[in-house]
Amino acid sequence: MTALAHEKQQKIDLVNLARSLFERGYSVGGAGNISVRLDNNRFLVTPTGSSLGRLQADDLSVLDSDGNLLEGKKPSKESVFHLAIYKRNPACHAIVHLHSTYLTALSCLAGLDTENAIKAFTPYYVMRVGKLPVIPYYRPGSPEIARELSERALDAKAFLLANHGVVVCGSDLFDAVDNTEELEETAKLMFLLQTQKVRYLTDDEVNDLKNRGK
Ligand SMILES: O=C(CO)COP(=O)(O)O
Repeated sequence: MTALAHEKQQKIDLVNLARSLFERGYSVGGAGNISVRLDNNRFLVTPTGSSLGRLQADDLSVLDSDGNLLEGKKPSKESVFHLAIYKRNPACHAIVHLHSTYLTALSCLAGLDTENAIKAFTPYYVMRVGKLPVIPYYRPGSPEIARELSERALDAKAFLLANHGVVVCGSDLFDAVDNTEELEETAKLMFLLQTQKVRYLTDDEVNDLKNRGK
């Protein structure tokens, strides 16, 4: 595949994956952004203010590694942290940032273990993500998020941004999206497991139902 054809395919994949995330409720409104590393030190990033459900391939921003806009619309305000991670971690080829429900709820809890907000309890979480360090709260788009993520970019594949959302890396777009879905599902399970003590039906109550039939 030529570099141009490859780039076109990356744009199509990004638009399709973003729409799929949106349609399944992983993002709402204009929240979230996605990027992928292209050839020649260039990066594809979603435009600022755009819904992940309604991206157009031609609108996607193409940036150089210094953040200069080469093509497309004005990039995500979080492109600074996307580029900072790519610079620090050559194994990262795609990044998904979401304000997905369960991970964002988790990010708002006080007293999280900042080294790892989700302790392993399922094998796929371990295999896909492993751990989830927490980055302190900074205003969305602020350079401090980029600085913190750059410092920690080699420590983990995914990071929880306190009171904000999640940042997940992958070896390509599909891997980044799969990692994100696994992580969101793990956070959902975590909340379900934390459900207050269940009051089970007593044997008498169950038998009463059985004896009555339907
Ligand atoms: O998720 C977001 C901020 O964290 C959305 O910002 P952008 O619209 O600039 O990508």
